[in-house]
Amino acid sequence: METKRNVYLNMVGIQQAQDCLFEKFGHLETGVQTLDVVQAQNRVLAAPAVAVISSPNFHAAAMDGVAVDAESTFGANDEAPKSLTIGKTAFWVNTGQVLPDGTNAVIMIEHLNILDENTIGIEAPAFPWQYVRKMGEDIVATQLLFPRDHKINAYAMGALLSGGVFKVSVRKRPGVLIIPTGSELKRWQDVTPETMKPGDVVESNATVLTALCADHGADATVNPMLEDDLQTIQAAVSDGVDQGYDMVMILGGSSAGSKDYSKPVIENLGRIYVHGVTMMPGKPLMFGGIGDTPVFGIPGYPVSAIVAFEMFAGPLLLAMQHLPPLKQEVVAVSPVRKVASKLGREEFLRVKIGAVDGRLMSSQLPRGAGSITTLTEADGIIRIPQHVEGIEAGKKVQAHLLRPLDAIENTVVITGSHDNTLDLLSDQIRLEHPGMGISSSHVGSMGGLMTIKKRGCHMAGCHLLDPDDGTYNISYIKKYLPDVPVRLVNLVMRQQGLILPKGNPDKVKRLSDIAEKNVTFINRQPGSGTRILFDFSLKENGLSAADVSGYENEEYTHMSVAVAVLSGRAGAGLGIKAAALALKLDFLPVVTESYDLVIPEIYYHLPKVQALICTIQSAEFKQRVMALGGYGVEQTGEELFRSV
Ligand SMILES: Nc1nc2c(c(=O)[nH]1)N[C@H]1C(S)=C(S)[C@@H](COP(=O)(O)OP(=O)(O)OC[C@H]3O[C@@H](n4cnc5c(N)ncnc54)[C@H](O)[C@@H]3O)O[C@H]1N2
Ligand code: MOO
Repeated sequence: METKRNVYLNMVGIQQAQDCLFEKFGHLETGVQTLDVVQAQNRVLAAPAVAVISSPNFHAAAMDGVAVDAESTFGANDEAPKSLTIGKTAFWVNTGQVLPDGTNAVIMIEHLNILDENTIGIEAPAFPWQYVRKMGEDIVATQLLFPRDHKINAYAMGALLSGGVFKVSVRKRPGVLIIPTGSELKRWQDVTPETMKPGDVVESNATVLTALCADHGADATVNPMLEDDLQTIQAAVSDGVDQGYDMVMILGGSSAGSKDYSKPVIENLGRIYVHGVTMMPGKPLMFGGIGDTPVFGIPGYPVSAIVAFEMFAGPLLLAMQHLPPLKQEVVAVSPVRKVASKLGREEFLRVKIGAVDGRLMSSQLPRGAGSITTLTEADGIIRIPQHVEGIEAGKKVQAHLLRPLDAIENTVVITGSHDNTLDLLSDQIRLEHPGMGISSSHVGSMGGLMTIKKRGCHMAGCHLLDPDDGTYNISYIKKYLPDVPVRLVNLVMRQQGLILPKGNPDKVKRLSDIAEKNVTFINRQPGSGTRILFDFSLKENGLSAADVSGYENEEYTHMSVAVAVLSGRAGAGLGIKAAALALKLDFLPVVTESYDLVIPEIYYHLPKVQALICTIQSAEFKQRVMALGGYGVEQTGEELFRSV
């Protein structure tokens, strides 16, 4: 029987929820175990580590040469050299060897005149203890090597072994039980792309959270996936608590759906402390306690699950082992465009960051919590406080970096129209110029030109048709970028046409058939070159927007237009042939157009931009483009126009 629908508890702020979590569970700490030092990387010392031997444990030669009593060398100079007798006043030593009794200095072999087998000459005195590593110079037995709570890194392992500490007492890694729930979930081992049915979802959160647990020093065990059933989930949670896991996480079922059981499970076995946090994503996060065990209800959407973990479960796992919080580099960035945000929720906005013109510029990625690529594509996260309604373009705000700054600085930022060859370019540039990368965001051709004007990108991908003379891009550059000297470099020629369902069921033969046969159309956003082309083509055919059903439905990329056709949401869309081919759809060519890069002169000579142009001009890139189908590379990499 299904339960009554859940009603959220009062939502609380992030800080309040964190305070509550630590008030209830902040006292928990994992037990102590003894480990060989060699096994103890990243562990936290539970007791101070004290050296039991000195290092070196004897006076050691620091150089290859002879060991001497320094006093016996005093007075030597180049006019009155001294000679020493091997075995009596001088003793051959190699670096690291014990200094023979009665000696206290080493003379380097380079400074010796070897007179015969038993005699050497020196032209300078040795100072006492020169080139000697004295006993205890590095570590003295009884010295404190590290206090408790020190995290053992690679260097520390070296110091411990050198100080004779071979075993250490460390905090145990917390054990976490992860219970994925949801009748729609499939194990990756059990599906293939062919066997996936609508409604099936590949389980991924357990893997992500297991890896995040490892990053936080914890060992996760993944319970077999459970159906949405109160009794089954409750039994698994109860068993986990009985088995002594330090933390239990129920994945999914945290919100208000009729099959969301995390809350009743925790309530039946213990107490809920928080359900609902004013953050986005991750809002329906909950946690409670069963006995002394913290139990989390982690929201099912992948990004929500990650945010919930990183804000709550992760910090608690670190604290249990006395590990310090993980630090992320924070930089000041300026959004290229105004960012809107909802009052009353702290938003974790995923952004791409580009180093353009000496500033770090951010452009926001889609906000969907179900979209893991909003995190994998992101260079950083801007946290927008709950009392802030949005961020003005150009205003400086803080972003937490997800990628090293130098990688961001080596990235060419391309904004504008979308084309599949940009993905290819992104891969090819890595091959030809390791360390370089491109980051492309899709705001349409006009959006690209406007971003150039605002100095928000290094180049813009454009395919803007001038209906008056059939040229591409040049008249728009003259009109919209009159004060910005730019170069126009061709990336590809490409076929644009109608993307149609496989087999062309509506028998569309020409563009006007869309209106005549009342085929539902999927459009592109205003300002995109494809939208301009479509409007132009309609006019050429004596048609208007009102004649096209679905004209108002918009997508942002060629691939999403193709997906709309594939899924049956639309019967036709205008887009590039490569997108139709990629999804095995039919394609009716309309025009061949020039897809070009508009590159401001001030960036053209940057090494990273030059690296990109070299890559575009390479034979391998052109071959890969041709293999996609629907493209021409006759002018690829050529400068078509310069407004200098
Ligand atoms: N009426 C309301 N509905 C929802 C609300 C709300 O306030 N009122 N909140 C939304 C928010 S915000 C979130 S976040 C989600 C959280 O949902 P649940 O925790 O209940 O998770 P599910 O419904 O089970 O799944 C959501 C989504 O994620 C997929 N999923 C779940 N587990 C996994 C997994 N282990 N690996 C991969 N993907 C997983 C699942 O298939 C669903 O697509 O609720 C909103 N609803
Ligand atoms: O928190 Mo839901 O957290 O917006 O996806």
